[in-house]
Amino acid sequence: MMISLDQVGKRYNYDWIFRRVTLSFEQGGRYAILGPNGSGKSTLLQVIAGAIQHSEGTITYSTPQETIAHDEFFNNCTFATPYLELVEEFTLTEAIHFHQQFKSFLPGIEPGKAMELVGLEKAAKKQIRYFSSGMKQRIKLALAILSDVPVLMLDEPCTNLDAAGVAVYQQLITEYGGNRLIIVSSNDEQEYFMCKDYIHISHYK
Ligand SMILES: Nc1ncnc2c1ncn2[C@@H]1O[C@H](COP(=O)(O)OP(=O)(O)OP(=O)(O)O)[C@@H](O)[C@H]1O
Repeated sequence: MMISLDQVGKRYNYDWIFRRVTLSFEQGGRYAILGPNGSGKSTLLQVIAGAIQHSEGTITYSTPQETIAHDEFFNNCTFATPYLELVEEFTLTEAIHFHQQFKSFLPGIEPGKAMELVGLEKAAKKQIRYFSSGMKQRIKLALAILSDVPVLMLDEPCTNLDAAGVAVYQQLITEYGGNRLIIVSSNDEQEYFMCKDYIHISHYK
């Protein structure tokens, strides 16, 4: 999967959040979107994912064989963000089964294994509403990183994680990142430890 942005901009009312973003994201690449609070990192990540509409410019999704339609791209991508909520009424087991109706896990990953990888195997039957914020973040990371899709979008992936949680995140990326395209929006080096390409949002003001 390759994602190309050509002169892309986003504005809210009269405020341009960023303009003239021309970038290519390639299969297997690791990209970090960097900048201070409120600079537009999350907005750019959501624009790249097609989750919010850009105001100008063109975004193209493609594989070596074909161009992917915008309304098909979400099938190729998972998103982990602090602002997307889990369904609180589900148990962890139900949350995983629900997710798998839309995105299956990587080969060899069963629900039990996914829980174990993020240290939540003892919480399989607990309702999400009783999970701590760090436990919820571990679930979001497992659902995103272990899904069998070519593109991972991670917005502040270590939000609410303790040191052990950060180690779990880094282990998941290292072990299961594979040849996928990963884009991280972050202020924290621990979150973008694997990235070689840095996009400074301040360059696009
Ligand atoms: N729906 C919206 N309507 C109006 N302004 C918005 C909207 N969403 C975001 N903004 C504004 O866009 C700017 C960029 O926000 P964004 O959340 O992308 O920043 P960020 O760099 O991810 O910040 P942080 O590091 O704090 O998460 C902010 O000024 C924010 O107030």
